[in-house]
Amino acid sequence: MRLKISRGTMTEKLSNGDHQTTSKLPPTPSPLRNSKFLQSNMRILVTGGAGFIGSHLVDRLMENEKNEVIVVDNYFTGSKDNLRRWIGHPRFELIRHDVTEPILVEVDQIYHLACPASPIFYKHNPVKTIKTNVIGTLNMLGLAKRVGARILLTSTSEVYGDPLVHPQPESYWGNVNPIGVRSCYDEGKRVAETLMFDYHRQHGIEIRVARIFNTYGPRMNIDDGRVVSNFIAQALRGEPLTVQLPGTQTRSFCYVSDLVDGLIRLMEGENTGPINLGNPGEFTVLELAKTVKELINTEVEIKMVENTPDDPRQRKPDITKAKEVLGWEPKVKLRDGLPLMEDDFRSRLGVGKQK
Ligand SMILES: NC(=O)c1ccc[n+]([C@@H]2O[C@H](COP(=O)([O-])OP(=O)(O)OC[C@H]3O[C@@H](n4cnc5c(N)ncnc54)[C@H](O)[C@@H]3O)[C@@H](O)[C@H]2O)c1
Ligand SMILES: O=C(O)[C@H]1O[C@H](OP(=O)(O)OP(=O)(O)OC[C@H]2O[C@@H](n3ccc(=O)[nH]c3=O)[C@H](O)[C@@H]2O)[C@H](O)[C@@H](O)[C@@H]1O
Repeated sequence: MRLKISRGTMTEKLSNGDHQTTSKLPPTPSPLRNSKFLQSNMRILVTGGAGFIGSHLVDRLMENEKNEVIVVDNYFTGSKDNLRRWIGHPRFELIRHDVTEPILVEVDQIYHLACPASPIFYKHNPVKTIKTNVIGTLNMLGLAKRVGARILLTSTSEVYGDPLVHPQPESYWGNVNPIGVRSCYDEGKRVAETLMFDYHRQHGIEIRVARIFNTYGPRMNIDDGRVVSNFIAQALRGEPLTVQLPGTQTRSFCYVSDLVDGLIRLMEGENTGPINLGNPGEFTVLELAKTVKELINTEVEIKMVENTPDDPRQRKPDITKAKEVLGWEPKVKLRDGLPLMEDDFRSRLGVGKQK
């Protein structure tokens, strides 16, 4: 009868009741081999990891001591500053690289975030935005195929365009202008989603697709141009809050820690997606301006200004699927998240709180 197997030996009970130890199993691997091949360490690539969402994701991944994290970023809208606390850490690597060029790194998972996200940045060089979405995603899928990694794409609620269905479930195909000034981003992300599913069907790649709705929080670029960062920076500088006409357009704002939790659950779960990740609390842009004014600076005026073409008139995620499949729903309400972002903006702008 076999009693115990340990460290390459096997102990058997003989018929006379004695125990006999034999060494039939292979010897114990050297400590080096043990750490290289037998531990359940996960090597994770985060493209766009120096950006707003990416750097918060890196923080969460690095908290798990079994993870090694590699960030690839070209610093177009991101900054090394966002990753300051990890630079020099033995489980962390930072590589300046543009995802429109191929790269080979041995990894188990890829979070593919690299892409400018604010309209002012993605419209700045639209051809580059398309290349980043299409060639960048092709390169990351090629890498996933070669090294057998699971890959997650951060797609966007912008794939629903100016939606005619409200709130938006994942089954809605969207209402996107293919030749407008936002198309480099919207259509770019739609092609990126198509590539993900074609690689999955054709090559069996393990994919995950998140459709993220307007996310805000600390570390957003102060001059990022997106509405929450603009209003908070304007309120702290004592400048008018610029509400783009008509002001009745709606958005649903998700705090970044909730979003990162959803991304990790999606990556670790079994469902390919697409899955909406966002906070269903819906506000008009004018309501957002009034809330920022009330919470941060009651003295500032609200100024109506011109809008840009194709601005979606309403947006709110249907998160039924995320609740069912990931057991996920956001916890931070807008009124609780804005003050957390205010503290970060105050310290970066050097504006103290008035007593
Ligand atoms: N924040 C949101 O509300 C939101 C909503 C929907 C989807 N997303 C998606 O989430 C991802 C991250 O968005 P974010 O808000 O953190 O934006 P961000 O601009 O702060 O981060 C994007 C990062 O990608 C890097 N990058 C851009 N082009 C690159 C390239 N060619 N090669 C390598 N790196 C490149 C930038 O330097 C930056 O660090 C994007 O894919 C975006 O489309 C964000
Ligand atoms: O969540 C998403 O899927 C997408 O949201 C954003 O797109 P958008 O909603 O247009 O983001 P903002 O630029 O923050 O604009 C939101 C609304 O606020 C308005 N706005 C913006 C800035 C401003 O100063 N004032 C203002 O009223 C805009 O007209 C728009 O109606 C970005 O495109 C992406 O970050 C992201 O993929």
